[in-house]
Amino acid sequence: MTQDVKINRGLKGIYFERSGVSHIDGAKGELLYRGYTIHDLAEHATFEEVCYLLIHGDLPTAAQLSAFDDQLRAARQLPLAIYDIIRACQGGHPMDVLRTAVSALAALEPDSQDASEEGFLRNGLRLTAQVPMIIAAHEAIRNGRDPVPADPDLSHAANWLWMLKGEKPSLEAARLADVDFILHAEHGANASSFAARVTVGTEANLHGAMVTALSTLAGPAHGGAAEDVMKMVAEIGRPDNAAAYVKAKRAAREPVTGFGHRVYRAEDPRARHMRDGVRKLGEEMGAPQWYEILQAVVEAMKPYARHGLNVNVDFYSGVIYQLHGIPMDLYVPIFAIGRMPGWLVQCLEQRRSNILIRPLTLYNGPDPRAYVPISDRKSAP
Ligand SMILES: CC(=O)SCCNC(=O)CCNC(=O)[C@H](O)C(C)(C)COP(=O)(O)OP(=O)(O)OC[C@H]1O[C@@H](n2cnc3c(N)ncnc32)[C@H](O)[C@@H]1OP(=O)(O)O
Ligand SMILES: O=C([O-])CC(=O)C(=O)O
Repeated sequence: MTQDVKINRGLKGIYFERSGVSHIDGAKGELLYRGYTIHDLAEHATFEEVCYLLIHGDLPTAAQLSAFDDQLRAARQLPLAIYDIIRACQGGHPMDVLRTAVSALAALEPDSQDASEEGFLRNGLRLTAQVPMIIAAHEAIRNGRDPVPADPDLSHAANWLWMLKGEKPSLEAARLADVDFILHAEHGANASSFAARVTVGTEANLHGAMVTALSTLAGPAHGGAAEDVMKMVAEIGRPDNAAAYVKAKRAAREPVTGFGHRVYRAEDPRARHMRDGVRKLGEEMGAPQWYEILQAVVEAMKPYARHGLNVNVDFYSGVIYQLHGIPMDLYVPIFAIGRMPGWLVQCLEQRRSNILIRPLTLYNGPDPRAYVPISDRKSAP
């Protein structure tokens, strides 16, 4: 029954749609959001500006940004039942708790079923404000503290750190979180955005698509890599152990986490900003060893760079979070905070020219055969 057709496993190199949001040049290692290079945005923009850019297509004027920011700050509210749900599953991985809370919000928000363009926008912005609240509330509750109420005077990034730690962040810490969110905000048809598009393709609501996206982001081959990099760095322990670690991984044909990418063959352009952050922060905090271990791993992986194996965005981010004293299991949820506008805009694009996403699998099972009554069946050899 098999036919001679080409199978594109993992949809490698397949264009399935057009998109006006981000452009990735994997060979050159370039990333543009709506035509702006990621480097300019990381150096000059704020996360709120980038959200506006991604969602509305152009950078905002001061008045547009102010109105958008007001909307985002006003949305920093959670139904009380969400805190009960977080309490009930406080021992779970923060990504599971986040996904469960977002799913519960679908049942608690009166307009979650509104799958119109306006409904997607309203629910998407609200969720962008709520996701950091859920993560911070869970972190407080599992440590026996009361959740810290959102501060409407703070930016998105500063308010996240405030809710997480219960103390006002320094300007530098808030800016580092802001840049982290900008770098993670959008990345074309990555696995979680693609999964969200599949959900929207069935005309499901936005909360459902976000639950799909969160589930997909959590895996170690995608957003979970930052957590694994930190575990790897801890296991390596000292820069001079890095070469032996890499050699053993390569010999076992296991991936060195934080390296490799489906699209980039050159270095992931986002990594540069994280690398600078780790180096500076490590020096400032008198903990340069983490950066040194990471660079020793990069050195040991150099022979493979010519095969297109370079660091990705997650290689450096874990150590930044570690230096900020953030628990490892919050690294993926932090990625999700940054990715919210990317998921939203991918869902909006999908919705605007919607089509059911339904590829084919080529059957390679048994040939047609007769049904055997249970009394006549023999166990398989
Ligand atoms: C935000 C993000 O999602 S970025 C990605 C985060 N994930 C990670 O860092 C996890 C580690 N990386 C990986 O597992 C992979 O590179 C992925 C899943 C990201 C991409 O995988 P794919 O596009 O399917 O590449 P694929 O697995 O086919 O790799 C191609 C070759 O490079 C090798 N390779 C890929 N990644 C790595 C790695 N991290 N370490 C060592 N070798 C690797 C593969 O073994 C394969 O070699 P082969 O052709 O000799 O068999
Ligand atoms: O694009 C991808 O495949 C993964 C990635 O880097 C991201 O989602 O940021």
